[in-house]
Amino acid sequence: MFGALSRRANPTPDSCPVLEDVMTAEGSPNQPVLAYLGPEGTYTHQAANDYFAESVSYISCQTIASAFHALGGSADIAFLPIENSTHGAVIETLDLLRLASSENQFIRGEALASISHCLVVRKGTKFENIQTVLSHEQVGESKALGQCSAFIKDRLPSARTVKTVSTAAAAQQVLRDSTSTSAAICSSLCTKLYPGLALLAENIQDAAANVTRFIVLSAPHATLPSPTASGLPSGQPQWCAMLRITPPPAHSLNLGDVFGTIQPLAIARVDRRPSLSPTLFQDTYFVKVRDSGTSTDLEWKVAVTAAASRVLTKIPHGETNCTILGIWKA
Ligand SMILES: O=C(O)C(=O)C[C@]1(C(=O)O)C=C[C@@H](O)C=C1
Repeated sequence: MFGALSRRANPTPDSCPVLEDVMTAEGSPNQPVLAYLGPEGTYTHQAANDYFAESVSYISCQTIASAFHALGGSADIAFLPIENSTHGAVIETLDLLRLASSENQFIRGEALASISHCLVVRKGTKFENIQTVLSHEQVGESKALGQCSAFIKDRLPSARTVKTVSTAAAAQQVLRDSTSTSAAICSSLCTKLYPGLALLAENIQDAAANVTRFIVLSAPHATLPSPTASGLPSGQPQWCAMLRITPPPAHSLNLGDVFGTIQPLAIARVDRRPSLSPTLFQDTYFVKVRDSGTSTDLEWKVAVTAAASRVLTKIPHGETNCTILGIWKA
């Protein structure tokens, strides 16, 4: 993994719609191009590398949104974090999924990766010098229940916390801090990728078991390389699907009726975000369903399509929207 992660090859593709956001590209020509939240050394980068290894080329994007929007332009695949076992949903990804067109941005797979956070400083910086802690908001934002909030509270109670777009972006910022008073919360890999950084503490996350789930998006019929390692529990893979449902506002219907129409498909998870409609308090639900039996590929597609059309026919018309946002095996 480290070999692939530290290598840089082909340049940024000219066709990239978010050219200014794309920082590096690595891999060989003619491979599918995968966009991820960069810079190099983010957990997303490592998880994507574990999943596809050297079978894709990698482009680093400055934000989760630019990785998502690269799909259908400079990238064939986007690899995005969607939920963390201690901090919950990755809101930015859910908000982008509200816009996903099932033509270009379809969920094709998922992966789990263990997250082990470290406190990283410029070489020579001591614990007592740290005045600012930088990281991704999932990790260290003191207002939110960040993944390391207990560590920050106990060990660096007077440090200011600053949100960065990613953990590796925090590492880069610390490297540039000539005052040597800042620290980043990121992976240990960043100290290998960015010489000049040193580890001050390891495994500083609140919960010993800290796992993030990632989704793999592409056009629905694009041929994707088989995953090398997904981090998912071994055993019989199950069919999954994601339905994006925007019913009328919850005060005018029983949500149980909406979810009831999906049965007999098993509901594995529901996330909710405000819909983008002008109707007040109309929400969009992301409903992950899974097969409780052993359907074939075709049987599962038929079952998911039937569930989506039941939502549309049984829930009051006009204001209801239901889209299949992905079908995959996990
Ligand atoms: O900042 C990174 O390193 C990321 O890959 C992003 C991200 C996230 O958005 O959840 C991914 C995994 C960890 O949970 C922390 C941060």
